Amino acid sequence: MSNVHLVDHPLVQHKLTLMRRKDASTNSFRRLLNEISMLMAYEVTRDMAMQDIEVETPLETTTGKVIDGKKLVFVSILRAGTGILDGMLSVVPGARVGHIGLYRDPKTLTAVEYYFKMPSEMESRDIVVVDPMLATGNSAVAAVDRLKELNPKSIKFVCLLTCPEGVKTMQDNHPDVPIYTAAIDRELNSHGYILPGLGDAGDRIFGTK
Ligand SMILES: O=P(O)(O)OC[C@H]1O[C@H](OP(=O)(O)OP(=O)(O)O)[C@H](O)[C@@H]1O
Ligand SMILES: O=c1cc[nH]c(=O)[nH]1
Ligand SMILES: [Mg+2]
Repeated sequence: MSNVHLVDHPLVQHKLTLMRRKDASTNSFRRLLNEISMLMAYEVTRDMAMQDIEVETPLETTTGKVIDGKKLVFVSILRAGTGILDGMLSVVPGARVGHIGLYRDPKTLTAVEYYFKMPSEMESRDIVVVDPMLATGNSAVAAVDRLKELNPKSIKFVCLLTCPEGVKTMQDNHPDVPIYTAAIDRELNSHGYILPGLGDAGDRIFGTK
C-alpha cells in the first residue's frame, strides 16, 4: 500500500494492544491514546522543514536547527480527534490547531459536517489531520476535501487504526495524502466498525454510551 506509513514501533504496538481490551477503563484508554499520539507525532514530523539559527552555548557561538512549529496545523476531527490532538500538542506545543466537526450518519455512514474553524493563512501551512479511526474513510475524505479548498502547503493524515476499505477510499480520493497508522485491521463490519478494532473511539475516550 503506497503512501501508508505503518508505525510498528514496539511501544506503539504494546499500547495499542492495551487499548483494544474491552475492559480498559476510560482513564487508561485516554492515557494510552495520549502516549501513542506523542510517538506518532515523532513519526509524522520526521521530515519537517528546519531552519538554522545562531545559538550561544556557555562556551561559544554555534549554529543549531529549529523547527517552526507555528507553520504546522493539527486539524482534529471532532470529537475523537481530540484524543490524539492532546498528545501531539505536548510534543509540538507551538502548533496551531483547527477543528472540523463531523459525525457519521448511522444509516448511510456518510460524514455530516457541523463545525469548521481553522487558523488564518492556511495556504502557508502544513496540515496534519488527526482522528483515531479511518473506517469507511468517509470522514477523512470529507475533512481533506474541505481543507484542500484552503490550498495548504501539504496535508498528512494520522490515525490509530484503519482497515483495507478505509485506506482504499482515502487513496482513491486523495492519493497525495500520506496516511500514518499504528495498524491496518482485517475488515469493516456491516455497521462500519473496524474488526477486530477497539470499538467506538469517541465513546471510549469520553466515557459516553
Ligand atoms: O471512516 P469513517 O467511516 O467515516 O469513520 C470514522 C469516524 O467515525 C468516528 O467518529 P464518529 O462519527 O463516531 O463521531 P465522534 O468522534 O463524535 O464519536 C471516528 O472518530 C471517525 O471520525
Ligand atoms: O470501528 C470504528 C469505526 C468508526 N468509528 C469508531 O469509533 N470505531
Ligand atoms: Mg464515535
